Amino acid sequence: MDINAVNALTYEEFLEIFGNVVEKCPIILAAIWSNHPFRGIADIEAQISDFIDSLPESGKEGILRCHPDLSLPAVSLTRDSVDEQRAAGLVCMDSGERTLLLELCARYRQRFGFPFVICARANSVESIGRALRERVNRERAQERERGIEEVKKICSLRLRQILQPHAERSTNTTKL
Ligand SMILES: NC(=O)N[C@H]1NC(=O)NC1=O
Repeated sequence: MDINAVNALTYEEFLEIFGNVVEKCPIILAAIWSNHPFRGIADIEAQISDFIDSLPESGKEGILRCHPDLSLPAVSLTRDSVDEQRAAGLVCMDSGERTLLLELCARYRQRFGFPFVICARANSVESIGRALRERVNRERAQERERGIEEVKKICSLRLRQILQPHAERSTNTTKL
C-alpha cells in the first residue's frame, strides 16, 4: 500500500488497518488522523511518536499496560503479537525456558506496575532473557522511557509490515 492509498482511506478503514500499530491503542491513530494527508511512512511514524511523547507519565504507562506479557498462550494475544513472538523464537521455547521467562516477566510487572516491553522482532529468546534480567533492576522512570522506545520500534515494524510488506525483516530463533 502506498501513501496515496493510505490518504484515500476513510477514517474507519484507516483505523481498521492501522489501529493496532501501537498495541491495543487505536486512539493514537484516531488522534493523528486529524493531521492527514500524510507525507509518507516517516510522517506517520513521527506523528505517532510526537503524540506518545506529549502524554503525561500515566499515559505512557497506560500504553505499556496495553501490551501482553511475553510468552503468554497465543489465544490471549493479538495476531501482531503472535507473529512477533514467533519471529523471536518465543513459541519454540521448552517448558523450562517458558517458566523462567514468565517468572521474570511477573517480577518485572510487580516491581514497576506495567509489563516488560521489548521489540520481539529485533531480538532472540537469548537477548530477551538478558534484557529482562538487566532491566528488572532499573528505576521506574528509566524503564517507562525504555519501554516506550520499544513500543516505537514495534510500531515502526508494524507500519512497515503494512506499507512495505516485501521488505526484509529480522527474525531470530536463538535459545534462552
Ligand atoms: N511485552 C511485549 O514486549 N510484547 C510485545 N513485544 C512485541 O514485539 N510484540 C508484543 O506484543
